[in-house]
Amino acid sequence: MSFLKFSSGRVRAVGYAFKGMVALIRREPSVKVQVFLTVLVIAAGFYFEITATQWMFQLLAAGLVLSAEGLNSAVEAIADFIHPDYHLKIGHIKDIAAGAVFFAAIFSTIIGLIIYVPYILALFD
Ligand SMILES: Nc1ncnc2c1ncn2[C@@H]1O[C@H](COP(=O)(O)OP(=O)(O)OP(=O)(O)O)[C@@H](O)[C@H]1O
Repeated sequence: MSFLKFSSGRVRAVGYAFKGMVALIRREPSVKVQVFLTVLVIAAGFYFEITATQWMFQLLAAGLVLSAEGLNSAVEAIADFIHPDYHLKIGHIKDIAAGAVFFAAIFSTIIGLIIYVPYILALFD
């Protein structure tokens, strides 16, 4: 395969991925909520002037939750497509996919608390 063909294939793949990211933000309510929360903590980061290390942890946590939420939406879409009717297995599959998001959300919340509780307490000093 020529380098040009390989490169154009990769560029096209990035285009599809970007299309998927836009679709997630526009169509998935849970992703919309996470995007809103991400914007909120970014604003908080600027307001409290958090450190570079804190920015890295915050952005990593936000990216992890958004990514997990997106994959959860994909699992839900596959489940609904292959079996639109009620089925215990489908319920279990959706529950564990949502559980994966919950893991990311719990640890991201803890990171958020570690970063912001000291700044918030300092406001009352
Ligand atoms: N086809 C099904 N068969 C059995 N249980 C289902 C089925 N669809 C949904 N459920 C149950 O309902 C829960 C919610 O499913 P749903 O597809 O509505 O996801 P959701 O959490 O509302 O999605 P979102 O993350 O977009 O808010 C699942 O976790 C599962 O327990």
